[in-house]
Amino acid sequence: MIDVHHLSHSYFVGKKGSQQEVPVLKDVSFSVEEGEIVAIVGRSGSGKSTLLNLLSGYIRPTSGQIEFRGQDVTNYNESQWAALRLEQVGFIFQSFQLIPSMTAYENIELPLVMKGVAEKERPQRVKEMLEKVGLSAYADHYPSELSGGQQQRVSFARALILHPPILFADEPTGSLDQETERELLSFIQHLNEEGMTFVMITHDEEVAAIADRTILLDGGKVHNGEGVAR
Ligand SMILES: Nc1ncnc2c1ncn2[C@@H]1O[C@H](COP(=O)(O)OP(=O)(O)OP(=O)(O)O)[C@@H](O)[C@H]1O
Repeated sequence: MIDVHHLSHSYFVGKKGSQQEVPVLKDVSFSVEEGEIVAIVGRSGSGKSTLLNLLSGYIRPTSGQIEFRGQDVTNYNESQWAALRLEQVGFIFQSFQLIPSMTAYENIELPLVMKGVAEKERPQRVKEMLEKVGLSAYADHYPSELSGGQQQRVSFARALILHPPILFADEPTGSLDQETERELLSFIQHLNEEGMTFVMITHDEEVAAIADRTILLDGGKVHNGEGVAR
């Protein structure tokens, strides 16, 4: 589903004229197969978020190639990446990225609006999603009126409402208590059984435990080539 070939990325830091190159990823190659749960692990600063940002088109690699379902997307422009993300990818960010002026309901509805889904179709789909993540009673709450775990679940619902074939998540269970985390993980497994592919950055052993494969980033490289089998 995703093939990464010889991907490298450097940031350039410091003042113009005296900028320094900071290489973060060095010649990274791996694949994610359809229907897999892949965990990206590695120490703080090892380049996990950078890798996910590259796979999402938010930043461009210094060199190398990214293929999405056999299509070379490396040189896609902004609007091609935006279309690809809307069609194919759901996101869960570490910091939720919910819109503070919108209720839980409105946040979850947003991708439907962006995709142009008919207004009469939307309430049913949003309500179903609210129910799935156990937040039916909180539809009219603003993000500031929700706990961290509830906000996390809203961001999950928003990421899933368009039924994307693949979900990218940065620490998806970061602010959940153990019980809510387990519920969310079994929800992920259920979606995975229905065919959804997951690529998740995690420090959490319980998340890594449901992964089919772990990709370990260390020193800018993918450790053990194709990742470590569970
Ligand atoms: N926009 C940026 N400009 C310059 N350097 C950056 C930028 N973003 C990240 N870095 C650097 O790149 C390296 C990798 O950062 P990244 O956020 O990808 O790591 P990470 O593995 O996700 O870390 P964490 O687990 O702490 O979230 C770090 O050394 C960081 O300082």
